[in-house]
Amino acid sequence: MVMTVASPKKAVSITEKVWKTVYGNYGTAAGGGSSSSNHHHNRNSYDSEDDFEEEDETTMELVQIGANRTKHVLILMSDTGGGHRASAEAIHDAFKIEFGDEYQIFVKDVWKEYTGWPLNDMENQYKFMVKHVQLWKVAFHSTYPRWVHSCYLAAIAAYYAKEVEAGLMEYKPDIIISVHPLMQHIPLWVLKWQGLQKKVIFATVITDLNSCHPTWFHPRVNRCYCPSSEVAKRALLDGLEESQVRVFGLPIRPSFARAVLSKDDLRKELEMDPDLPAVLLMGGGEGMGPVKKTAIALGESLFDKENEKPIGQLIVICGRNKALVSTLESLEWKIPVKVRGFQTQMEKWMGSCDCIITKAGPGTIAEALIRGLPIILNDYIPGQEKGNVPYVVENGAGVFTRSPKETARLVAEWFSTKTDELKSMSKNALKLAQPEAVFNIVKDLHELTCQRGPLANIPYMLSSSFTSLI
Ligand SMILES: CCCCC/C=C\C/C=C\CCCCCCCC(=O)OC[C@H](CO[C@@H]1O[C@H](CO)[C@H](O)[C@H](O)[C@H]1O)OC(=O)CCCCCCC/C=C\C/C=C\CCCCC
Ligand SMILES: O=c1ccn([C@@H]2O[C@H](COP(=O)(O)OP(=O)(O)O)[C@@H](O)[C@H]2O)c(=O)[nH]1
Repeated sequence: MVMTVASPKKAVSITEKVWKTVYGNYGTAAGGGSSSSNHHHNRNSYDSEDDFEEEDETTMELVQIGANRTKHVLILMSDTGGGHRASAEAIHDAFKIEFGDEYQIFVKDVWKEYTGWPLNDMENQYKFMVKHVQLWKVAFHSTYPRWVHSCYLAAIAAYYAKEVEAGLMEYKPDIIISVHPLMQHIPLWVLKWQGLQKKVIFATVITDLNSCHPTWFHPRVNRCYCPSSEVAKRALLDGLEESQVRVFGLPIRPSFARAVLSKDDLRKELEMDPDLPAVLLMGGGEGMGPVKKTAIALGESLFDKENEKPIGQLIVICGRNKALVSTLESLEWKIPVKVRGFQTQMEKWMGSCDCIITKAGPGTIAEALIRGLPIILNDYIPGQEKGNVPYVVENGAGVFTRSPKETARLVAEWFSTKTDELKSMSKNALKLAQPEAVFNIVKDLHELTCQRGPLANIPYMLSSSFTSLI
């Protein structure tokens, strides 16, 4: 069906009337809440955002209802750790690969861009809390009961509702995807206030493999994508229906899943030793955990004192931890060592190594499994990362030890006397890998979009008003 919407003047005045019934007198769709306009200049600050084309509300446009117009996908994330952004980028890339220009995708930290303190500084507060690990433990566990976290989030909503509303509405999303535990409640309230629940698909993509916080589970989502059956069980226990839950795996950037990488070529490209086995040492996006002590211990254990030659090489990726980069660069090494800050092509570093040492970050674990890397977990953040340890260890894909010396001893054995153990762990890792997860997620969302009734194709400004009147 193709429908033409009225002449400009008439359309604007009708829209304004309907608009007032939704917003009262405080603003328009594009302008949003009173303070939103202050934030508009920020909206291009994210690298992964597509070009945003402002719609000119005053020019007459032919709106084709039911025709294949570009759909907008808004992905909500926050840089608390590196995993949420990595998953958001994975979904972005998979949409592009599968559906090209059918979808326009925006990756946004709505808190940072549209709210004020303390929400716009979550990254630093989170960093502070996980450094003082007891503080994080208390915050994580004390906010477990639904009434506790709902009260906190309702308080935030009362304070910043209009700003968040403006932030969400600016992108006129057809689909909202949250990849963060604190981005269900408020966006869903906003959709409810706007009467947009029937038009906009809301999906949660959980990025924790096991012991996740209950803020991930919201009964009003259209889909809740769980990375493992353990998480799906928790979702069902927490009140979600089976029809809402799908288990595809944790979304990993397609460059991991689709690229065909030869280890020899990668080593050449990365200027690594072509023959020595390599261990990759990292600590998530922030370079957390006992990275320095472990690097020093490996420097010793991977050096054969009798023959005075190295038995392995070490790659240390420090993420955003610049202090760690300079400390490690200032040390002298007896084995080949490469120290790097934040890397954008992790698939290459993982593809060139033979095993990995990391804290129990779900993103790094899922990526390492795809590359078939045996994993030594040397730390975990209490709460959400605790359950990742048994996930890896009980499936035979790695081991857990907090001791840097023990870690270094294990790697030296894997590279000398216990190469079979390394091989069998690598096989187990590959069995757990789910490289297709991100594609299954976007395909399922696409199907869901296609199943939506005609309401989904009504122009955004009108449909929010119509549905709120239904
Ligand atoms: C009686 C004592 C009360 C103590 C609590 C006091 C105040 C609340 C303060 C903080 C709330 C803590 C939130 C707890 C829920 C967190 C849910 C969760 O799983 O969060 C994890 C994410 C980080 O993502 C994870 O990163 C990992 C790696 O680093 C890994 O990748 C994993 O996969 C990821 O899931 O944590 C956050 O994003 C939390 C940020 C918290 C920042 C504090 C901001 C303080 C601002 C406002 C405080 C008010 C309310 C907060 C909302 C609380 C609702 C539960
Ligand atoms: O230099 C780096 C360091 C890390 N990462 C990515 O950051 C994510 C880290 O997520 P994880 O869940 O492991 O831990 P977090 O950083 O959230 O604590 C993974 O996708 C890593 O590949 C990256 O792209 N470049």
